[in-house]
Amino acid sequence: MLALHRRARARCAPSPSPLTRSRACPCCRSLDRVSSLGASSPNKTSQKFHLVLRKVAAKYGPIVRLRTPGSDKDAVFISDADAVADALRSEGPTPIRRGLPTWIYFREKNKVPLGVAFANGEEWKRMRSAIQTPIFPPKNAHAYCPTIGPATVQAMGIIENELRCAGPRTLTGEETFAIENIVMRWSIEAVSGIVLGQQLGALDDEPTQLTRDMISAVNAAFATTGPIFLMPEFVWRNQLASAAREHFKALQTAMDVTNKLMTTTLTECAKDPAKLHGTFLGHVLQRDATLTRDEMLSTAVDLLFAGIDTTSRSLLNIMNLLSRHPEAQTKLRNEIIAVVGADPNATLDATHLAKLKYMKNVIKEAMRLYSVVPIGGRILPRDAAVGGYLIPADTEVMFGMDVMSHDPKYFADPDSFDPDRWDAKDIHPFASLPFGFGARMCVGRRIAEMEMTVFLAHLLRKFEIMPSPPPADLVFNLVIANEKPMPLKFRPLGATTASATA
Ligand code: HEM
Repeated sequence: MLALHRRARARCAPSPSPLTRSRACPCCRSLDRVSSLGASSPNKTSQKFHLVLRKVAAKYGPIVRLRTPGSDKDAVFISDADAVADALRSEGPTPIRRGLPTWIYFREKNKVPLGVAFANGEEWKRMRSAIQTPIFPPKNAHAYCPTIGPATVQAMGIIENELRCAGPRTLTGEETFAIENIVMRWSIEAVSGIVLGQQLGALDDEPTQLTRDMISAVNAAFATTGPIFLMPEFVWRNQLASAAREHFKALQTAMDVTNKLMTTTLTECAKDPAKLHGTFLGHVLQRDATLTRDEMLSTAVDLLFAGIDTTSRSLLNIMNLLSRHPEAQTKLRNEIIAVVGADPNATLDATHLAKLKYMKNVIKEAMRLYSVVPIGGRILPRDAAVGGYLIPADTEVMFGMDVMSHDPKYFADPDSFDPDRWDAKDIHPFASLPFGFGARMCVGRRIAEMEMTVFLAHLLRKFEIMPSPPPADLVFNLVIANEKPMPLKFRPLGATTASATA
C-alpha cells in the first residue's frame, strides 16, 4: 500500500504534497463515528446522510476514507472536482457501481436479472447498449416529446381545478395546496408512456387498481430505503423490521405491475406491430433481439424507478426556486412564449426544445443547488492516481456531488440562484454532476430534461408561481426530498386577487 502511494506521488503533477501514511488516508474510520457529527439516531443519520457528508468534507478535507453502511470495506469520499475527474477517467469501458443491497438481494432471490441499473461488467454493457440509442441521444429522446404533451395538458387542468376547489385563498395564490401528488402522478404517466408505450391513467379521477398499486409501490420503495440504509443486513434480509417488509412488498408490486403492463403492450403489438412504433419497447425490440424477456422487465422497472421520483422532485425544487426569484420566472416565461407561443395548451415538439436556452440554464442551476442524487460512485477497476493519492483497485470511490456544487471554489456565491452563471465557459466540468458522468451516466438524462422542460413550458404559460419559502426539511431517502409538503402557491396567470376570487 505504501509503495502504491509513493508511485502516485511520482506520477501526479503538479508535485502533490508529501504523502505520509496518515495523509494518504485521512481517516474517519467508519461512518458510525462520523455520524455523531450530525445526528443522534440511526434513522435520522440515514435521512441526513447528505448533511453528514458535508460535515465530513468540511472537517476532514476533500479526500476522505470512510466506511459506508452496507459495506465491509473502506470507501474514499471525494469532493474535489479534479480528483473526481481523475477517478471517473479511470473507470474503464464497463464502469462498476455498487448497487443497492436490498434491490440486488430481491432480484437474485426472485431469479430475475439485475437490470441495467444494478448489473456490472459485460451484462451491464449488453443491456445498456440495447437501451442507449433509443433514449440517450438528444435527437431520439426529444422525439418522445409529443408522447407526454396530452398528459401535461391534463396535469395543468388538474392543478387549475384543485386551485378552484381548495378555496379562494388558494386560487389567489395565498395558500399552498397538494401539488406534489399531481407532479408525481404526472411523472409516472410521462415515463410509463415513454417506456411501456402505455398511459397508465395515473392522472385520471379514478385511476385503476393497477395504477394505484404502482403509485403506492414507488412511494413505499423510496420512503423505506432511508430507514433500511443503516439496518444490519440480517435485519432486512429476514424482514425483522416493518420498513424491510414494506420495502420488499413494494419491490414485488412494482415488478408485478410492470410485468402486467409489459405483457399487455407486447400482446397488443404482436397483433398490430404498428402500435410499437415510436415507443421505447418498440425501439429495443427492433434494435436488439438479444435482451431476454426478463432482462427487458428488469430494465423497464429500473427505468420507471429511476425516472419517476428524480424527475418529480427536481421539478418541485425548480418551481420553488422560481417562486423565490420572480425575475427569473418572468424571463423564463417570456422565453417560452417567444418560442412556443402564449396558448398554454399548445404542445411542444423537438424543434422548440433546442431554442429554450434560458430554460436549460434554469434547470442546470436548480439541479446544482438541489442535488436530488447527492452522491455518486464507482468501484475502481485498477489502481488509479486520484488527487495525488494512489487508490488501489477494487476501492469504492464516492463522489460528493452535493458538496462540490455548494463549494465557493467552484461557484461564486454558491447558495444563490443565478441561472446566467451557466453562460460562462469556465465552470469546472466535474463540479456539478446531477446526472453522473461517462458511459454510466444517467441513461434517462435527456428524457428527464425534456420532461421537465415540457412541464414548465405548460405551467408557466398558465400560472404564476407565487413567492413561497424554501423547503424546510430535506431528507435522504434514496433521493433527496422535502420531508414536509413542498411550500408552493400558484395563481392563474393574469388573475388579480379580486378577479381570481370572483
Ligand atoms: C432529474 C431526473 C434524474 C436525475 C437527477 C437522475 C440522476 C441519475 C444519476 C446521478 C445516475 C447515476 C449516474 C452515474 O453513476 O454516473 C442515474 C442513473 C440512471 N438513471 Fe437517472 N436521473 C434522472 C432521471 C432519469 C429518468 C427519467 C430515467 C429513465 C427514463 C433514468 C434512468 C436511469 C437509469 C436506468 C440509470 C442507471 C444507468 C446505468 O447504470 O447504466 N433517470 N440517474
